Order: sequence, then C-alpha cells, then structure tokens
Amino acid sequence: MNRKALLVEDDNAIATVIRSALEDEGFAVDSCDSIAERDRLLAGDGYGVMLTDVMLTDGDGIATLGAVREAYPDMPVIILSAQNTLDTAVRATSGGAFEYFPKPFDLDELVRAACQAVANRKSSDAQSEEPGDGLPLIGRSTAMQEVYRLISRLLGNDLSVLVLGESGTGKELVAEAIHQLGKRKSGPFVALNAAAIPRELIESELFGHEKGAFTGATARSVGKFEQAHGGTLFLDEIGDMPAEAQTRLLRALQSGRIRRVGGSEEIAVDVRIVAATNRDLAPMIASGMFREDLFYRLNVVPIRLPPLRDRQDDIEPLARHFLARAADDGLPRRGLSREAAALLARQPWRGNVRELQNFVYRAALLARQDEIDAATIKELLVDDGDMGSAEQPADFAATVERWLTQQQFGEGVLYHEALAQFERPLMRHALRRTGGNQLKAAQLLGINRNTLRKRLGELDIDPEHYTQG
Ligand SMILES: Nc1ncnc2c1ncn2[C@@H]1O[C@H](COP(=O)(O)OP(=O)(O)OP(=O)(O)O)[C@@H](O)[C@H]1O
Repeated sequence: MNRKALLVEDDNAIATVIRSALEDEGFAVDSCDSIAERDRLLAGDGYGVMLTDVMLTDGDGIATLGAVREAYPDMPVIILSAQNTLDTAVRATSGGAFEYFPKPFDLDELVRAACQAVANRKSSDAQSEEPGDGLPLIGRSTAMQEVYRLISRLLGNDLSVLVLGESGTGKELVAEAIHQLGKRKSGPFVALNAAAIPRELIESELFGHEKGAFTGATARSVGKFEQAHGGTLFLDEIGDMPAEAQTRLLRALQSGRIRRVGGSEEIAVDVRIVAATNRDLAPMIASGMFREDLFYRLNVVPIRLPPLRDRQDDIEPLARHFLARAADDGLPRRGLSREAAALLARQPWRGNVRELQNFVYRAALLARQDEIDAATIKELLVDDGDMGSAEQPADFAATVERWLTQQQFGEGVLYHEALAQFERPLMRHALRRTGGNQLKAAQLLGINRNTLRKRLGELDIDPEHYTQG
C-alpha cells in the first residue's frame, strides 16, 4: 500500500492540521499551495493519494483535475472545498474525485477516506460525465451539502432514489437535478403525483391502457412508464399509491416490463425511478398500507431534505434567489435589507421553500421601496396571520394558475386531478383539526358524514393517521 500523500492546500493552518492527522496514520506527506508546485511534485514522485483544495494561489484545483487524472489515473484524489455548492460537488465527482469534503469537514472522516483511497486504489469509480450547467438548487447548509454529495454520486448510475422530506422542501427539484445532471439527461423526465390522481386512474396513468379497457377508454393511451423510456420517472407522493398499483409497480420494477391496462403485450421499459414522499413510510409498512418489498426497491439510496426551519442558513440565499427570479418574471427588481433577511431566517416556514418563494414574490410585488426592509416583511407576516402559509385570494388564484400550467395532466382527467389536489389537503386539514374524528370533521367541512367517508376512501386518506393519543 502506497502511503505517500500529496496535500495541496493554501491555508497553512488547515494544511498543518491535516498533515499531522495523516502522519499519525502512517502517511508520509508532501505539501504545497499552488497548481504549479503540485504538478512539479506529482511529476517527481509516485503518490498513493492526493488531497487538494479547490481555490489555490494560482487557480482552480478542480478545473485542472482532468489533466491530473489523465496523467495519474491510478491516484485517487480527495477534494476539500469551501465552495459548498452543488456545482462544486458535481465538478469534483464528475472530474473523477474519489471523495469530496465540503469545509468545514470532520478530520477523522477525511483521514478515513484517505486510508480507504490508498487501500482500494484501483477501484475508484471515476465518472466521465460533463458537469451540468444551470444547476437549480440553492443553499449551502451542511444538510444541503450532504444532499449535493449524494446527488453527485448518483449521476453515473441508475440506482433508485427515494427523496424524503416535508411538502415544499424541494423533492421534485432534487429529482430533476439527478436527471438533468446524470447520464439520462437527453432522455425525458416524466412526473406522476400519486396523490393528485383518483385511485382508479392511477394504473392507467402509470402503465397506459388499450382502447376499451374500461368505460371511458375511447383510445389507446401510453402511460408514464412508456413516456419515460430512456429517461427518469419521478413518482411523487409514493405513500399515496393504492395497494393494487403498488403491486403492479413492484412487478414492473422487478421485470423491467409493463403491460398496458387491458393489454396483453409485455413492453420493455428502461427508466430510472426517483420516488418521493412527505409521509413516514415506516408506520404505513407496519400497518400493511405500503408494501415493504416495494419500499426496499425504491429506497436503494435515500435522500433526506430537512425542513427549511432546520437549515436557517439557506433562507437568505434562497430569498435573494427568488427575488432575482421574480424580477425575471416581470415583477419589480427589489433588494433585501440585512434586517429583513434576518427576520425571514427566523420564521418557521411550515410550507418550507415553497412558502418562502410565494412570500418573496408577494413581497417583491407589494413593497413600496426598491429595498425590502424589515417593516415590510413584518406587515406581510401580519397579513398572513396565524396561517403562516395563507395567501391573499388574488395571489392564491395566480399561484394555482401558475401551478396548473406546470402540470402534465393526463387527457380527460384534469378536472378530477386538479380538484383532488385541493381536496386532499382540505380533508387532511379538517382531520388534523378534529383529531381524526370523522363526525366532527364532516361538521367542520359542512358536508355529510357518508360523503366524507366516501371521499376519504377515494383519496386514499386514512383518518386513523390523524387520531390523537
Ligand atoms: N434548494 C432549492 N433551491 C431553489 N429552489 C427551491 C429549492 N428547494 C425548493 N425550491 C423551490 O420550491 C418549490 C417547491 O419545491 P418542490 O416542488 O421541489 O418541493 P416538493 O418537496 O417536491 O413539494 P411537494 O412534496 O409538495 O410536492 C419549487 O418552486 C422549487 O423550485
């Protein structure tokens, strides 16, 4: 095992700490602070591993990584970076880095990675994809860096991914990033929201149907699986998938083949699955509502998106990002004062990034000065009242209209799908407020108890889920 390490780091303090930790593990360490010196040392000696910072005294360590990998293909490279963006993580891993450590990092983990790198030198899974551009995810909190690390590891393979997180945390955006940056980027990205579709239509949406398969099937229809062939299928709200559809989905994933509803032909499909849910699947598995075998199929790589309130550092960059986007969308271009940003960072954002985004758009529209100040934020928060995520009626309609234009509804189901989108949170809200008591929930809603029960069944909402105690 070659325990000679080259450390390229222009921060002396960090270099000293890393060097002594590596030496404690039996490494012989050479160090330098520039690309020129790095190349000179590399040419002279056979190193077992190189650890390098990104920003060096004479340039970008990742930009020149390709040449290093070409000249020394067997030498694993570990990247240390203070530029903790998705872009850096992707550039590092797609440039062939063995590991990527956002700063500040855990020294023990770094040393462990160096040991592992020299131990399995030959097995480094270098990837050759071009790094993507237009990277969509904002936020440099520790939690998001972990997300970027995972995404960058998923680009060269087709492993199934399960994205977990509350509503509005960015699950769909993560799915899109995995698709856009990965090797399937030239294929389609197709999304299906299991909570938005009446349960009797889900299988036909997923797998398509033949003409005459059921009443209303007046023509053959191609399902989302076939549409996603060669690309990625994003299965949103997977926890809302009815039992029969779960079984059929599992069969499709196991065999790589589907059959249209009412059809007999087996059709081979090549799709990468990214699923997402805001529900806790463990109790659903325990109570038999979600198939355990399907869970394991989907959960090959879990990605957890914490609620926005647990990554406060991301709030200001997100708010500034949305202000820029609002200006691109034709709203007045606004700045944000430091106090206003600090106030935003302290809000609970129960609707997560989506709620922050809507709030920032509203602030951009309604602010009276070029710079949004803390007073404006306070006023708008008061308008929101206790609801936190409530919107002004006019704004709400605009949001719904914008949302509708972004959906890919199946032909002939728009009305049901769109209404279910509203009805589902409404039912959940009523059940939550009444602790799962259906009689009280029906009274609160002002509808008949039997109607409530029927709709809960159709929407696949389990009132038990909301019972207290
Ligand atoms: N990290 C982020 N950077 C930039 N925009 C974000 C980020 N996270 C979320 N958003 C934006 O917030 C909104 C909600 O995100 P998204 O739809 O991906 O959430 P979700 O978790 O899939 O929500 P749901 O569970 O309700 O479907 C979108 O407009 C998305 O573009």
